[in-house]
Amino acid sequence: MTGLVYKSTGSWYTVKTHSGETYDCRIKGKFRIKGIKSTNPIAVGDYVDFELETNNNQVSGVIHNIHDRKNYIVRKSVNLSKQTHIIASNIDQVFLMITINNPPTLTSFIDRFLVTAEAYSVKTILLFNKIDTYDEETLDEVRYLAHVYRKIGYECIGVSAKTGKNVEKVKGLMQDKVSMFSGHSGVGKSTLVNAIEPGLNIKTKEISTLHSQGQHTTTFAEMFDLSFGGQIIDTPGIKGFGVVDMDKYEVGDYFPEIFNLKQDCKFNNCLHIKEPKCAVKAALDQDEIAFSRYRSYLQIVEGDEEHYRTDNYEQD
Ligand SMILES: Nc1nc2c(ncn2[C@@H]2O[C@H](COP(=O)(O)OP(=O)(O)OP(=O)(O)O)[C@@H](O)[C@H]2O)c(=O)[nH]1
Ligand SMILES: [Zn+2]
Repeated sequence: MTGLVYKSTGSWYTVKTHSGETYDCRIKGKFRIKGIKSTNPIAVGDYVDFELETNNNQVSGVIHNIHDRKNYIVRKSVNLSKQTHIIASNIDQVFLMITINNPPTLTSFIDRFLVTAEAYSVKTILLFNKIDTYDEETLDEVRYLAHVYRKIGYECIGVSAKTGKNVEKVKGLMQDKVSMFSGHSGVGKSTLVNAIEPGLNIKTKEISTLHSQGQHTTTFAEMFDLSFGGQIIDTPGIKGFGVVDMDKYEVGDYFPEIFNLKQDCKFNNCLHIKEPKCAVKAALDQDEIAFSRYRSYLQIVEGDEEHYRTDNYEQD
C-alpha cells in the first residue's frame, strides 16, 4: 500500500492512504537516504510504501520504501552532533506572512527567507497581512514591496485575516496543494489559518522548546487535511526556514534578478561587489534591481551569521 505521512513521533508514523484510511506505521530495518545525515529517515509529507501486519489483534503498518522527494526542509541540531532533522517534505508552497509595522517585517528577513526557500526549491507566495489597519502611507509601503517582489517573480497578495479580504483567493491557491505558513510571531498565521479552515486549531504557539535540562526538544511537524482539498503542514515553534549552508558564490543563484544577469558579467565568478563590468552593479545603478535586495545579497555573501540566525530562525 502507498500512503502519505501526516505525523511522526519518532518511531511511529501516521500514514494515510489515497482512499482515506489511516494506519500507524513503523520502519523496517535501517533506513538510509542518500546524502542526508538525518536523525529521522521519514518526515511529514513523505510518500511511503508499507505492508500491514497484525499483532495481538492490532493492525499496523511496516514501511519498506520511501518515494523520491521533490523537496524537503531541514533543521540543524543545535548540539555538537551536527545532525539534521528533516521537518517536512514535498511542500508545494509556503505563504510568507508579512506585516509592515505590527510586528515589523524587515526586507532583510524576507530576502533571507526567500533565498532559503529557493535553495530548498519551495515556491513562496508573499501575503501582506493586516491591510485593514494600514494608513495610506503604510499602504504605499505595501504597494512598493509588492512591486519589488512581483517584478522578480513572486506572487504578492494583500490580505486581512480579520476582515476576510482576499482570504478566498488564498484558499483558491491552497486547493489540492500542500501548503505551509511562515512569518514572525504575531503576523497573524493562526488567525488566517482559522479564517481559511475554521476549527483547525493549528498550534503555532509552542509552550516551551526547552527541556528542564536546557536542551531543545525535537519539533515535529504535522499535516492536516483541508475541507476544500489539499493539506496544510503545521510546524510548531518554527517561524522561519533556518540556516542553509551555502557557498558565497552560490548566493546570487537564489536571487532571481541576480541569477538572470550573471551571464552578462565580465567574470564568470563575479560576486557583483567590486568587479569591473558587472551587469548586476550596472542594473543596480539603473534602478532595475532594488537596493534593498542588493543590500540583503551583500549581507548574506558577507556572512552575517549571527544576524541570520536571529532574523530567520526564531524560536520562542
Ligand atoms: N487588525 C488585524 N489584526 C489581525 C489580523 N490578523 C491577525 N491579527 C491579530 O494579530 C494578533 C496576532 O495574530 P496571531 O494569529 O496570533 O499571529 P501568529 O502569527 O499566529 O503568532 P504566533 O502564534 O506567535 O506565531 C492577534 O491579536 C490577531 O487578532 C488582521 O488581518 N487584521
Ligand atoms: Zn557581477
